Amino acid sequence: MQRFLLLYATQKGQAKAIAEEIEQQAGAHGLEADMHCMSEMDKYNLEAEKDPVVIVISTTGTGDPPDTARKLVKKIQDKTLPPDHFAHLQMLLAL
Ligand SMILES: Cc1cc2nc3c(=O)[nH]c(=O)nc-3n(C[C@H](O)[C@H](O)[C@H](O)COP(=O)(O)O)c2cc1C
Repeated sequence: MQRFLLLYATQKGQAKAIAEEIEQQAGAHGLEADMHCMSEMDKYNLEAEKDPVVIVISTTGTGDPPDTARKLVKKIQDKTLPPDHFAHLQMLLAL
């Protein structure tokens, strides 16, 4: 079964509901969604990820990421990382 990593970050639940719908639909199409809240950073490893990554994230506050996304957003925005640090990832971002 083709696996993909499905990450979501939500403030009020909508992004999680959408991720759960994607998980269900994927299962019905023979795909396995490995779904995690973005804050569960011990459960996934983007540096080592080989399968496609789907991210469902909502905008909150004044264009801010949800609280559960802050750690990963900070990590991605780390200017000390080489520009190609995440270049291996096949990503789809859903807002
Ligand atoms: C382009 C765009 C920008 C948005 N910006 C904000 C924002 O700055 N603050 C906010 O509270 N909601 C904003 N929203 C609305 C939330 O993203 C929307 O209510 C979303 O369903 C909340 O998701 P959640 O339940 O996963 O937190 C925006 C929506 C869109 C489409």
